Amino acid sequence: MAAQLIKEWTAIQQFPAATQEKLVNLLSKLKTQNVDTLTILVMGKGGVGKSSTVNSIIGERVVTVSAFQSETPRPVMVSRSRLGFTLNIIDTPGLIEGGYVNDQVLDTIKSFLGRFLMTKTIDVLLYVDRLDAYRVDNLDKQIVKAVTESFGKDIWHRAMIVLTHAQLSPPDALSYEEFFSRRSESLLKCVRQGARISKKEVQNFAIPVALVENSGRCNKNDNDEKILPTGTPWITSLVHTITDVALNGKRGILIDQKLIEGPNANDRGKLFIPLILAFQYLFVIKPIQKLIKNDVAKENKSSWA
Ligand SMILES: Nc1nc2c(ncn2[C@@H]2O[C@H](COP(=O)(O)OP(=O)(O)OP(=O)(O)O)[C@@H](O)[C@H]2O)c(=O)[nH]1
Repeated sequence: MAAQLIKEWTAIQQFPAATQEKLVNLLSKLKTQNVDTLTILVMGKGGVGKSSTVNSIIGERVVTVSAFQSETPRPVMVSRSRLGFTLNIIDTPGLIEGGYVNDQVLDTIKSFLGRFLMTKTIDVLLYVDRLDAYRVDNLDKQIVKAVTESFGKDIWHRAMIVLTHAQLSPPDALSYEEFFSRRSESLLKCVRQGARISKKEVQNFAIPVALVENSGRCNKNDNDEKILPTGTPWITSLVHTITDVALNGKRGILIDQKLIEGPNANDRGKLFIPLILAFQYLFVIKPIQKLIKNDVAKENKSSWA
């Protein structure tokens, strides 16, 4: 494979000085911990703001965003380097199609990752959804389940939830903090259920939640930094949380043959097919054959005796 061209992260200079300074500090912090490359995988449903978030982190429009159609037909990796540090972000297509988890997308993501066999780890998973949604349903659980089946439960050791559309006014006289806490708690519960993280394991899988507002109309503070309704500058806060996850002491997910060729969510049941067939033969077909034989034997006697 040809050596990959990694561009200098010049767009960092587009950020306000205060943001730039904090970002450079975070990169230095990673470097002091001997982390000089970070590979971030971005996944979630379609249209939740994955690509917009990638653009916001890099500081330029590196991936296409559309309000009307699914715009990420296949995974794309954007790489930037700064001060000897390399940031790779992999944007992926939405995981839902026609109301179901699209297993083909998961397979496409895996075969894309196959290009980096034994050369990269998934250091952080950004699981993206919207803050301004009010329900978590079974489909959300199915997505988490499918991601877990495809990438292994350990992926959640290096995961964080990112909630976009963070500039909202909560309904029903709820405070912003309360709304955020309810939404994140219901999503975290869904992740725990979908990934089968038991109560005992919860401490071991501390999954942080970060807020993002990609809109150009996002409020700013006096330093010109984009802020959340709470006043927190969210880009540096997001990168701070990403750094925390990268340094949380858990192992990154090595992109190896096992990960690439590992089971797809829908392949799981295939293991049981021979067992089901054997069960059917022994406990359904065989007894029926026996009953028919007995019946025929009895019938012969009574009719022709
Ligand atoms: N107001 C607001 N709009 C956003 C935000 N993030 C994304 N959008 C809008 O939501 C729409 C979808 O955003 P994308 O970034 O393309 O979403 P995606 O998850 O990458 O979508 P797919 O490529 O279909 O998977 C676009 O119109 C964005 O401008 C946000 O934080 N706030």
